[in-house]
Amino acid sequence: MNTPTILKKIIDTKAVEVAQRSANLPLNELKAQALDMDKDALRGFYRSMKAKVDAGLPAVIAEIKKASPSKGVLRENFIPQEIAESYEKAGAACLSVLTDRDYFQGHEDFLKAARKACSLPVIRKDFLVDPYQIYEARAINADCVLLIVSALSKMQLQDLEGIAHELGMDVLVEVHDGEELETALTMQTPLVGINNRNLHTFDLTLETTFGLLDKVPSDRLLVTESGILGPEDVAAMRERDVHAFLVGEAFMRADDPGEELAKLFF
Ligand SMILES: O=C(O)c1ccccc1NCC(=O)[C@H](O)[C@H](O)COP(=O)(O)O
Repeated sequence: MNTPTILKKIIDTKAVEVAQRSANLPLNELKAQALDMDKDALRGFYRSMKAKVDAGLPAVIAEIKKASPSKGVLRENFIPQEIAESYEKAGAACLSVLTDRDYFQGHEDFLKAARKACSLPVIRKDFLVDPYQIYEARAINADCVLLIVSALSKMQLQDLEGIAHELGMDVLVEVHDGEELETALTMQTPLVGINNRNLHTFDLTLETTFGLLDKVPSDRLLVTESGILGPEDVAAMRERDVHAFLVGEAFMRADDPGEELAKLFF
């Protein structure tokens, strides 16, 4: 029997998590909470990214993650509010906050606290496989959700994207190869992330973005995700006309995450 990959393990955990959470708070009650959120207060995740790119600036989604399955604990001094403030001051376009508890030591409260501490739009970074989690994302005030093509069927992608859009949230769809990209391009969202990390093996190479970027149509905003560690990585992307980035580890390991963002990008 094949050993389950980390992505498979995470997805299996999510099914259990959703069952437990919906036993505590039934879907219809959570849905009412999500629908009750003020749509006018949404911050426009895609809009913020696009504005930076249109202004000729790098559009940085700055991540708040305490730990990861591939690297363990990244940051001991972990105060989401302070990190959010420092990212905003440094010129980030958006925030990404890990809410997964079991593998990333994240929490929904981190998203709420980070969003409250700044004016940036925030993506709920988690492994979303069920409508319950999309309603939950809106109920905790997320402006955007991540949908990972390798974790979902085409039907699920369309269903979850439809719910997110109905609630007013944006969607970042994530791919790792050409076939997944083709699937992503059947969706409505203009925000397409290419993850340089293989979520089954943890292999990481920026060649993943370089190999796929020509297949991304000009009406989509390509975000390169993972493994951006130094100014040479940023320069290599910008030379190839990739101007949107999702960065976690490089910032989380720095004493001052915002200062590191400014150093890397501005
Ligand atoms: O980061 C991991 O180890 C990981 C493992 C399994 C699934 C997802 C994982 N990371 C999620 C991400 O995509 C990254 O947090 C994000 O792209 C930022 O990457 P980095 O700048 O390399 O921290």
